[in-house]
Amino acid sequence: MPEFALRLADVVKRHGRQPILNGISLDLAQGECVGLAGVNGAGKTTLLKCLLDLCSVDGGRITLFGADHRKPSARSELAYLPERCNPPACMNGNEYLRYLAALHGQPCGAARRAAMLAALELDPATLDRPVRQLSKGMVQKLALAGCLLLDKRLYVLDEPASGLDPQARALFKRALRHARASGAAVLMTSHALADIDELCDRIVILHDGALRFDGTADACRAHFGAADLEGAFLAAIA
Ligand SMILES: Nc1ncnc2c1ncn2[C@@H]1O[C@H](COP(=O)(O)OP(=O)(O)OP(=O)(O)O)[C@@H](O)[C@H]1O
Repeated sequence: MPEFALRLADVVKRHGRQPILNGISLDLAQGECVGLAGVNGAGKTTLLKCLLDLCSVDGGRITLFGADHRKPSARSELAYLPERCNPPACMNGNEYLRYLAALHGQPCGAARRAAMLAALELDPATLDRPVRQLSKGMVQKLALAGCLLLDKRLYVLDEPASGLDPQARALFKRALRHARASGAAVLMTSHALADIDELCDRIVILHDGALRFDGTADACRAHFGAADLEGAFLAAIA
């Protein structure tokens, strides 16, 4: 069993002539939770798209559980929540959850689904409504439930708490802790540094195409001589 769920070695990505990632190296051990932070446009989503092979890389190597990320089988242990998840508008919530499970060849067990819906306080009646009738936050909860219900060893979450109300954020954190308790690794992007501080083993700060910091939140505060993570983040990108 490979030690790392994910390894990026010297990854380079350009959009046209614009350099986005200039030789990024990053490891995610099995069972570890890493929070990726950076200003708007820093390249967080691009990094996730690279490892998902949704866009090509211009240099370096990415492995998932020891296998080249371009092999579809390498991604079979991975669940991805995109930044803007748009379930097909023609489906209702139940159909979407069943569809996702079927795509991944997994059972959509009623008991597990009921537990996840309860964990996110998603009213089962909501799932009978067409997705197009749901609010932004309800769609985000549905997308999160669909992603976390998949039984995977690696969850890649792009701003998972975006659009959630304070109660739903708390519930999301509980659901994520539950997924982690099963031994899964998590790579998540977030602009909420407090969430990274609370949920993640490490914070990784991406800026100007480079990693400005990779370590625990405590180490980040100490390294930049800051009282809080916000101060440390601002120092890291200065
Ligand atoms: N398909 C594309 N073609 C050209 N440039 C792109 C493309 N996708 C992203 N970019 C550029 O790459 C840079 C990084 O974008 P990316 O979406 O990865 O940033 P981000 O860190 O996720 O930002 P945010 O926090 O706003 O979501 C930006 O300058 C963006 O304009």
